[in-house]
Amino acid sequence: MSKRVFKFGGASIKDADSVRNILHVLSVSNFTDGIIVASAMGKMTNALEEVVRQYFDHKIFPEDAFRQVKDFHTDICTALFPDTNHSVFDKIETVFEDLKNFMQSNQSPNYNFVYDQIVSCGEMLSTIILSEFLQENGLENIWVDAKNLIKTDNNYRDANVDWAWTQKNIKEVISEDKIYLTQGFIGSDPNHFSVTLGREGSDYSAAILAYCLNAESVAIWKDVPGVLNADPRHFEDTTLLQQISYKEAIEMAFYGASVIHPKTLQPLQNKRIPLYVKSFVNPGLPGTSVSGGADLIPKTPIFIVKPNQILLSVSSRDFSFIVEKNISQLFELFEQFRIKVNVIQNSAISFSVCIEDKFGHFHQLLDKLNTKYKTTYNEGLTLYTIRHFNEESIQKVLQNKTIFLQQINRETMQVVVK
Ligand SMILES: Nc1ncnc2c1ncn2[C@@H]1O[C@H](COP(=O)(O)OP(=O)(O)O)[C@@H](O)[C@H]1O
Ligand SMILES: N[C@@H](CC(=O)OP(=O)(O)O)C(=O)O
Repeated sequence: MSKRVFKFGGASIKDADSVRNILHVLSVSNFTDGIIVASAMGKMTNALEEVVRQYFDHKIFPEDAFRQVKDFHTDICTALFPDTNHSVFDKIETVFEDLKNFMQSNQSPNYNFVYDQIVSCGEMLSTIILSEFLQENGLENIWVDAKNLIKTDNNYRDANVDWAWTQKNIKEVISEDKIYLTQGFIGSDPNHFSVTLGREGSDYSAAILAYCLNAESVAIWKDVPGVLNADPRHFEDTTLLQQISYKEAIEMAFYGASVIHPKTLQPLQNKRIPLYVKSFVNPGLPGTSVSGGADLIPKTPIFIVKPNQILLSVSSRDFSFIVEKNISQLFELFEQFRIKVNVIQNSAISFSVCIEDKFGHFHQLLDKLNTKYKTTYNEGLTLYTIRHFNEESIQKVLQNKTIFLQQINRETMQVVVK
């Protein structure tokens, strides 16, 4: 049994028309069996994050933020299902009731745990709606709760997959030549509480399913024609990359090309499963093919932009050198405070890192560092990475910018700027 995995992100199901368009994508692709993985609709993960924030800030049920999420989904259902007695309405109501009950009875002060219980509802709602809509339009499918497939530890908001357990579940549940539809981004811990795999982690879910099923291919459907040589939100005149290697895609995703979630590629590379990045607007076009050993076609500089960076420099208070022992202590602290390190540069007396503070722990880290070291830092910086750089591409990026740190190796140039 060789299956295809299709992943639809938030932009592809942001309103009733885009949900209707999924039928078109599936039909153009002759999708009659395989696995569909879907993210929350539109910006609903952000809206649910707001529910969590208000719930924690005010310690009461956040009526307005909750209503916004509820109205958004109800409006889409009303547009998609003219019959107001359709079972989809009861199904989504149950999710909202459970969510409300959870917030009213929850005693846990663990922000990350509570976040996962609330934010995971976005994917539950989107998949219920999509599954019912496809069913209603003649595309029979089996809705599967990803909590029964993807098992993880309890590192909430960035859970680590238990591959053996997950593989066993997936093989048991997805066993026939049918269409299965499940949630991206979510799974469950050993006690069956919801977990999330990190923001934008639905691509990764698709890769996990593909890996466990030895799938034929994965297609992730985007609002762009495929992987471009730069994010069109930041650059004009982008070029479609028709073909790239897993290695190139891993480097791009790691440096911050948000079109593919960084964890997606290694499971696929491991089993040589091709990844297609395609446009849900023009599903008949080939998009980008990511596979083993493939050359970069066309060969062109690739630009990657990562905003919200902090450049932190650490030096000793007693003029001693920053040596291996200090560096290892520093990395232990980065790990402890869940700080992501993107670029490293050291000199005899100072050690600089370009970091990202996704979980808001930077100032706690700083307090700890200041007990032993001298620190300086700049916030609000941007990290530009150019793969396969040339003089022209460097000039393009550096124009009118102040450079804080720069690093060049054979294939990649990185520069931290303001
Ligand atoms: N190199 C790139 N090529 C194409 N798109 C990119 C690239 N880098 C960043 N992006 C951005 O990724 C977006 C698509 O990814 P994303 O919004 O995460 O999709 P989804 O939420 O549907 O999974 C595009 O709209 C584009 O702005
Ligand atoms: N809904 C989650 C997971 C995800 O992957 O979404 P998207 O596919 O829309 O990036 C998020 O927004 O983080």
